[in-house]
This record gives sequence, C-alpha cells and structure tokens, in this order.
Amino acid sequence: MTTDLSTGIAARVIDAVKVYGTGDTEVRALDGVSVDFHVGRFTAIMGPSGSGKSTLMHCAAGLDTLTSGEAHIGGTELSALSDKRLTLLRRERVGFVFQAFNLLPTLTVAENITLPQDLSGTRADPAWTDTLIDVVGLRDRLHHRPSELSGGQQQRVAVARAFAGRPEVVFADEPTGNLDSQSGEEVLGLLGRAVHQMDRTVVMVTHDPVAAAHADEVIFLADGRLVDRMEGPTAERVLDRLKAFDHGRTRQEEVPT
Ligand SMILES: Nc1ncnc2c1ncn2[C@@H]1O[C@H](COP(=O)(O)OP(=O)(O)OP(=O)(O)O)[C@@H](O)[C@H]1O
Repeated sequence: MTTDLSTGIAARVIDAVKVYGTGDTEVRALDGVSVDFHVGRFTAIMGPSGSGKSTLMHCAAGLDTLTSGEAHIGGTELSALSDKRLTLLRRERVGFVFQAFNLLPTLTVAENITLPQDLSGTRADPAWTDTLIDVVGLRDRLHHRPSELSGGQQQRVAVARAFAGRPEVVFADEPTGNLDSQSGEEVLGLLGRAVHQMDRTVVMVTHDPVAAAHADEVIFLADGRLVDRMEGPTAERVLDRLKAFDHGRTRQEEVPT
C-alpha cells in the first residue's frame, strides 16, 4: 500500500509553481499553491477561466511537471520519478475521467473497463470489477461497443475504468461537460457514491456550480493562487462565490490606470 495512511492524504501539492513560456510570453499558471486532497473526500476545483484549474490537476496527477514546488501521490514525490516510473504510477495509482470519455471504440464495455490493468499486465480484481459494473449500472451493456451507448453510458464506463485498479485518487476534468443535465447528475452521483460508500478519493475540475455541489469541499483558484475553500457546498453558495470573482474583476477594470 503506497498511500500515506499516516496522514490520510491521497495527493498533495506544496508551493506549486507552474510557469509557461518565457519573457514577454511568460504565464504564471500556478503561483504558490499548496493543497492536500484527503483520502475518502470528493474535492472540486473551481475558479474563473484561466485561473489554473487544469494546470493544478495536470501537475497533481503527474500529467505535467511543476516549475518548482512538489506534487505527491500518496507518499511518492513525482519530480523524483523517471518518465517510465511516472507512466507506471499514472497507470497503477491514479484514475482519470475526462470530458471526452476517451473510450477505445473497438473494445467492448467490459474490455474498456479493465484496459488499464490489461495494459500493465496486472489482473483486474474480478469481485471489485463486478461491484463496479453494478454500481455504474452497465451489466446489460458489457458486450456493447462505445458507439452503441449514449453519452451518459459512455461516461459511466469511463468512471468504472477510472476506479477499476482501485487507484489512490481519481482526477476528473469536467466529467459532465459533454452530458445533458440528467446524465451529468448520474455521473456525479456515481463519483459521490464511490467516495462515500467505497472510500475512494476524487478531485474534480468543473465550471458548473451544480456539479461542484456534489463535492465535500470546493477549493477556489484565482490567478494561479488558492484564494478560498468551501465545506459542504451548495450550488447557490458556489454561484455566489463565483459571482464575487466577476464583481472583483469588473471593479478592477473600472479603476483608471
Ligand atoms: N501549454 C500552455 N502554454 C502556455 N500557457 C498555458 C498553457 N496551458 C495553460 N496556459 C495558461 O495558463 C493559465 C492557466 O490555464 P488553465 O488551463 O490551467 O486554466 P483553467 O482555470 O483550467 O482555465 P479554463 O477554465 O478556461 O479551462 C492560462 O493563462 C492559460 O492561458
């Protein structure tokens, strides 16, 4: 077991800085962010467009590297890993759900769900896979191809795949962005149940206050900094907090230079 159980932290970044470009084109996408993602918690990352949400997720998940600072999955610091070890870590210890489902069209639902384990040569735990198939409600679709499924069903396959290897943390990037509101609710409900009934850990980037309200906690970024957090969010409170960013921005624009 590689998750740092002594701290109960599934993933964390410390003083995370990410700079894109140099000179005139330099962008400080993350400007000293520190945050812990606790085991058994569902955390949403929100903030205005360009505030650094995706960059934070990508760096925390080992999909991108920090300019300075640290990113940890469980007890492992990512910058110390070779590319090969990082690839293995992402495959074996992290799950991903993207807006665009990213299923392999030639594989069946069952094959898509166990793909990460098949790629890494580890055998999926049949009892766990079986439970997941019931949780996502796809038992009668196991031998279908993705093209024979609705968008909501495809995303439910992606959710099952993300949890199939019992990863220490699942990162979800706008998982409901391509779904109608009912399918989106189903997918968010699944993520919430995985966290609360199956003791999983989820970190989700979203623009949608209704989606964020499914999380236990929302962290808010602005200009690459962590500026606020909200426990037990509701869609109304999240929306109000986001409006305050817009208001602040308008006020700044009104100030003559
Ligand atoms: N590969 C890149 N090269 C240069 N700049 C980048 C790159 N990726 C992101 N940025 C910049 O870094 C900043 C943060 O981007 P990021 O995508 O993390 O924000 P975001 O909050 O996820 O935005 P959105 O809500 O619009 O998806 C933005 O100014 C963006 O233009």
